[in-house]
Amino acid sequence: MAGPLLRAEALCLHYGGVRALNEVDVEITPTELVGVIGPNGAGKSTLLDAITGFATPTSGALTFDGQDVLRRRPSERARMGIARTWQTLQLFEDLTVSENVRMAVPRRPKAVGVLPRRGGERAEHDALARLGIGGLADRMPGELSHGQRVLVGIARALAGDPKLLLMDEPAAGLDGSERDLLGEILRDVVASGTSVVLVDHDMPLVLGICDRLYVLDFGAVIASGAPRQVRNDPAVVAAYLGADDPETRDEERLQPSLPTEGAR
Ligand SMILES: Nc1ncnc2c1ncn2[C@@H]1O[C@H](COP(=O)(O)OP(=O)(O)OP(=O)(O)O)[C@@H](O)[C@H]1O
Repeated sequence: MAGPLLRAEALCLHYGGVRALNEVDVEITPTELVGVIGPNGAGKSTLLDAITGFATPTSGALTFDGQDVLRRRPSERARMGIARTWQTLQLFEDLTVSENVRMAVPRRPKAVGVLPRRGGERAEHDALARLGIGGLADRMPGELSHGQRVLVGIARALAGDPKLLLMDEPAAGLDGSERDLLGEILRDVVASGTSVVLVDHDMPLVLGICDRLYVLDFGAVIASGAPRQVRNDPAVVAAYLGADDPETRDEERLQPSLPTEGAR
């Protein structure tokens, strides 16, 4: 495919008087892992919402796979190949892990609300196997650890074989080894042909695995480029990362928003 997989141009989105997105330009090329970072309230989740169609930009342009998708419904965008994981893991608690994943396999509009009978099983099996959690297929979400639930959420998003996977804070609440596993999984996902946009406050993860970064502050892109370049950008240091000197570094800004137990 010539050109970017996704292109957002001058995207603006207002919530009342709040400019959640302000003239945002973003490009994602095929098979690229792109991080989006910035302080709390910078507009990161809103950018994902605008791309998936869960929030409607006030102005701007959005193309995916060469097509204008700005006014398309979220379900249409999902069928075109845009998938998303959520900040709060929304699994169906009364369905098994495999049923949760099967629910996410795109189906024709007529079948909405009905578990697909054909095609879904293979896709759900592949998605669970890909993440090394095939053994959890018959378990209920309530029996899983937080780290396992994160993996089920990713399997669900991958079940439809998306071209673009948008992830909202998948590392929140993971321990070090779970975070390392997540990083390996995301690199594998990209290597197998899916582009990933990763929103997260976990800087070791984001700086370690992303090909490129966008930094948002007050709804605007204040920097973009390779992780090393962005890490040393004075505007980014001032707005988000803090100085390297531990005496002056603001730890709260480095890890500002791990959710509390009750929020997961
Ligand atoms: N549904 C909404 N209604 C009104 N204001 C909203 C809504 N969603 C987000 N906002 C506001 O838009 C701005 C951007 O919020 P957003 O959640 O996109 O930030 P974020 O960078 O994802 O933050 P965090 O890192 O805390 O998740 C914030 O000022 C937020 O309060």
